[in-house]
Amino acid sequence: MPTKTALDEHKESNADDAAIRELTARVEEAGVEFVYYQTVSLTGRVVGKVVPARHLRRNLERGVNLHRTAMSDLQVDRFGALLGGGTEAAEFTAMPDPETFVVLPWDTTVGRFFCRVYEPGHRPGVGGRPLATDARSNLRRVHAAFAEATGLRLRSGCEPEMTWTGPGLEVHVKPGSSPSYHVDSLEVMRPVFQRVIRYAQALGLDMIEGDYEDPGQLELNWMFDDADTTADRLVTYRQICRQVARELGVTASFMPKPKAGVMGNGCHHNLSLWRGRGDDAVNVLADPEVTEMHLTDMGKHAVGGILSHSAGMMALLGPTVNSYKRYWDAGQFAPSQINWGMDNKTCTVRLSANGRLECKLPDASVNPYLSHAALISAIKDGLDHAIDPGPPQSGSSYDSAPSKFEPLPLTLTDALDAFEADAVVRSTFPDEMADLYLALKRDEWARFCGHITDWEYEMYTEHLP
Ligand SMILES: NC(=O)CC[C@H](N)C(=O)O
Repeated sequence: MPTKTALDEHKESNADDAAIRELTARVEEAGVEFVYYQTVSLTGRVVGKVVPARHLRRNLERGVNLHRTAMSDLQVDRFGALLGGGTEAAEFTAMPDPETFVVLPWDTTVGRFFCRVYEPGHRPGVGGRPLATDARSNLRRVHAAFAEATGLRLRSGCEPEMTWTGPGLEVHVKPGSSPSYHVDSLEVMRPVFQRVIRYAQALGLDMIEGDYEDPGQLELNWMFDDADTTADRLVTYRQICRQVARELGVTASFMPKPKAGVMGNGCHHNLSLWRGRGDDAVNVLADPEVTEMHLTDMGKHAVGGILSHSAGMMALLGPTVNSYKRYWDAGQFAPSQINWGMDNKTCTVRLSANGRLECKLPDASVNPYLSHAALISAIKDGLDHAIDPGPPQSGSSYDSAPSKFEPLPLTLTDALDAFEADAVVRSTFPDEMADLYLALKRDEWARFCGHITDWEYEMYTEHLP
């Protein structure tokens, strides 16, 4: 896991001359005139700048200045105090990752890079200080340290669900019935999925399948990959959906639980651990000789790690006040207990295929750089200490006895307390990042608590309950 020293000594060169020449040629060939330099703030906002493409060489070598407020999720809390710092003038440096360059399929005059963010005046190289609150760079460091310690890399496939609303997207649901998996429901969504899949493919996501779940709810999946890459792709996917929504004049929502009584928008992470690279890599969670559902001992320890730290990770996997509503509405296939099971959709970890752990806690509002970093630290703890996950849950978790693990935190504030108390999960992040995250999220909780909801008004305006 990264230490202060690892941060100080972070050494990485940016684009070399060959990469610059190759990118310049691509930009010219595609007719790109403008380039977005983007990254993701701690709360998951995509932030960045646009620069005319003729400055590409300078931007690749020297980066782009990014105002402090962009990265610090600057907000004023309910007492008027500034959260997230950021009043000083000096700007951060956003260094583009050359391999992340793409041309936007909806307007090929625009290209895009993901960036790593550095402290003002710093750049990759000896002594170049990465910004401590840059979650994207942190995941890369955490993953690299894990790979160095174990010889393994985490691969992940994210399954974001989302709710589309707007003119033309209504489906007629008979009372007591469900529109799930109906091809008629998919037909209503055709203008949406056609554009999303086409754009996603053009942006390098290998789209594999999709379905219609609850009213307005669509899930479109793409092929799993190295966790760093999958995290970038989830961010890209959400950008694509927002673009499609703008084009069609509808709303694309990744809100975890837009409505009670229907399923929430989960973003299950399907995890596997690989030794080696490329086609020769082997998933150490699966035994190639066994065909029925099983897990290797390493796999069981990885599950043990995830379950022992589920409560501590929860504030990162379910990052909003609304995230927890997914868990209160039992029976909607969101887990209700910290347990695991063979192909059991009611568990926190479902063995979804041999050697593939589906962590069902994350929802569609997740910051994937935080969730994957936390999961790596939990898995490492499980492997280091051979944590036993106990027997798999058989049958529904909704009506069974509590599991041996801590209960799931059921509100954001409980989850923040559990995160603060979990030294393993917390130490995955530089202190500055963990502290800022806690401050931002505690303030989000306080603002929610100060708000009078419709439910309260209906309950208490005339009568007592
Ligand atoms: N297909 C499913 O497993 C549904 C998952 C559910 N929508 C969730 O909130 O996690």
